[in-house]
Amino acid sequence: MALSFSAKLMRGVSRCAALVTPKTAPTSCRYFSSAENSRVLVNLNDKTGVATMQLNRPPVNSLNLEVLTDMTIALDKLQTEKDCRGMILTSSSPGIFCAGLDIMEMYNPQEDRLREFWRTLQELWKMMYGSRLATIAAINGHSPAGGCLLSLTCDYRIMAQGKFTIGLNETLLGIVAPFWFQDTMVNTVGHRETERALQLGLLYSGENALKVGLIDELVSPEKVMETAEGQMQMWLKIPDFARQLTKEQLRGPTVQKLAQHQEADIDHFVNFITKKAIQKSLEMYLNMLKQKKK
Ligand SMILES: CCCCCCCCCCC/C=C/C(=O)SCCNC(=O)CCNC(=O)[C@H](O)C(C)(C)COP(=O)(O)OP(=O)(O)OC[C@H]1O[C@@H](n2cnc3c(N)ncnc32)[C@H](O)[C@@H]1OP(=O)(O)O
Repeated sequence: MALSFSAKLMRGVSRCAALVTPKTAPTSCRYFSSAENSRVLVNLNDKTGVATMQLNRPPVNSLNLEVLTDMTIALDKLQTEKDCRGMILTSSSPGIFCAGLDIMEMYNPQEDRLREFWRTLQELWKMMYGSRLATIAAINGHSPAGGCLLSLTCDYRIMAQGKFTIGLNETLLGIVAPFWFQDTMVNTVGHRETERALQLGLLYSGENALKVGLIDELVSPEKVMETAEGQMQMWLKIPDFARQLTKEQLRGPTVQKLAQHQEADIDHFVNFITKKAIQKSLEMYLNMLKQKKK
């Protein structure tokens, strides 16, 4: 019998439930996952109640089924820690926050895995967007497509200055950002800017992202984490209950919309991605990424 998503989550939680506390760790800092080969590195500072989640899938932190699953499990675990109040999402590879979804999950896919991949992304998005935690994205590098989406699920975005770009560029790959990607963008930058950005597949520079409100702050790369930590202190001055209810009122309807159409959205995704023309577009885009190096 197929396991429900929450059953799979519980199985995953029990598999990685042991908290690892390396001898060298400060006593206030608990590591949920610190092994260098973990795809997601998570630690919780018991003094501040702030967790840090680092994407750790070099070279570009592209999101495959395993990374999405690990993130979901880690977030679920943090949210059940009653003393955890905030989370900073960042990357262990300065220069790349996240290259978005792993295109290899969508190219020549096996249908069962493709369905599971999309469902896991949906679940992660719902958890992140509706999280009881105050969440801040410390965007320390490029953040296209799914990377931009991840940062948009946070309550506040701080990006590193430099040549990095951010945006929902799906149309450049010949694919379409689904309604819940679009909703998240509309809720952040407004309808008109979303129309322009998504149709053109705009990748914004940090300066332009700041102008349209896609990010909240642009700071030098070495200041990204300390700015995130400083900002988090402000968010945590607000009583949790009041902040969480306010967030729920503002974001709940958007989360509910996906929850109500989740199965249909998976069917749409699978039908769309497995079309010959879409597979051709993905192949061309992958070749373009490889050619770029030569
Ligand atoms: C009716 C409507 C129905 C709607 C149905 C739904 C439709 C589908 C919706 C799907 C939504 C998709 C969301 C996505 O996130 S798609 C992914 C988009 N991502 C990108 O476009 C980013 C691509 N990558 C880059 O631009 C650069 O890699 C980057 C700027 C991030 C870093 O550049 P850098 O020069 O540092 O690194 P390289 O380009 O050399 O990359 C290193 C290797 O990594 C591979 N790579 C990069 N990105 C990806 C990726 N996203 N997935 C898989 N692999 C990736 C790259 O090819 C290099 O590989 P090799 O070393 O083997 O050459």
